[in-house]
Amino acid sequence: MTLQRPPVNSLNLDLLKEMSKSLDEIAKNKSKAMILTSASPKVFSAGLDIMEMYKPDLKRVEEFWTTLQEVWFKLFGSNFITAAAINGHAPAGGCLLAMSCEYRVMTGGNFSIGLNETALGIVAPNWFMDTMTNTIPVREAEYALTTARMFNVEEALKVGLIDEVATDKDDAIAKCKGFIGKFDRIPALARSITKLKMRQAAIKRLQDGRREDLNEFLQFVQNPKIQKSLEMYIQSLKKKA
Ligand SMILES: CCCCC/C=C\C/C=C\C=C\CC(=O)SCCNC(=O)CCNC(=O)[C@H](O)C(C)(C)COP(=O)(O)OP(=O)(O)OC[C@H]1O[C@@H](n2cnc3c(N)ncnc32)[C@H](O)[C@@H]1OP(=O)(O)O
Repeated sequence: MTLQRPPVNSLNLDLLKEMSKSLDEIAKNKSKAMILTSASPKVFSAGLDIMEMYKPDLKRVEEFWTTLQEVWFKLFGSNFITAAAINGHAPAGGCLLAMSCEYRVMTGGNFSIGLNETALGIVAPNWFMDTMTNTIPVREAEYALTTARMFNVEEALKVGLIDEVATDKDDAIAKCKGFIGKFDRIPALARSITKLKMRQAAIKRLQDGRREDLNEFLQFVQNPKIQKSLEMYIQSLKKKA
């Protein structure tokens, strides 16, 4: 699955809906595995589209968050094997997508990956945190989340946020295929049940608290102080360009 929403693959409602549909198709056509990557030469995904949260239409922003939850359920909780070929920056929601896969290969270069929410004055939702603690040790996750740490490629490898470094996108995809090939001699049902048991606690936490999570998000986007911060953040991103 190749993310292709220039310039930075920010996750807006339309892209999330497309992803959700594609994940359904992959599950339905009984694919063995999926590799998630990006068509951009330098950004895997810039995370959530800030414009979806800025001065939002309430109905749309509710659908936006619900669709994000759905994409996470379908990706994190998939039966099929998932790997991410991270060929560029992966901040926040971009990191969430990569961590929701089972294996991550990142191309070397001046790219960064991490959950930077606290730097934006945002508390990452529990399921973002659960996805991180499913990937790297709890102590490292707490440190990274509280300090909004963006890891460079070497740091990400050292902490286990990524599994391998690749020279370029083709190499990243080849290495993801290498990971997928490891399952050729492992019974598929045993593999998928084991994966889902490992992920069950995080999945159940969001299933049980899904409405509450949505309400927290809706309160968050309707808070005038948050709106002001988003406005300043958007300006800072635009000034940079
Ligand atoms: C107690 C309960 C609390 C409950 C809380 C509930 C919920 C939490 C809520 C939200 C969770 C959010 C998670 C997120 O994912 S927020 C998004 C965070 N993402 C970022 O901060 C990344 C920002 N972008 C960048 O750092 C760079 O763009 C990047 C490194 C990805 C690429 O750099 P590059 O130099 O190539 O490109 P730019 O020139 O910076 O950008 C080009 C263009 O794109 C616009 N843009 C960038 N990122 C975003 C984005 N995330 N959304 C929308 N638009 C984006 C940028 O403004 C430029 O636009 P323009 O100038 O060309 O118009």
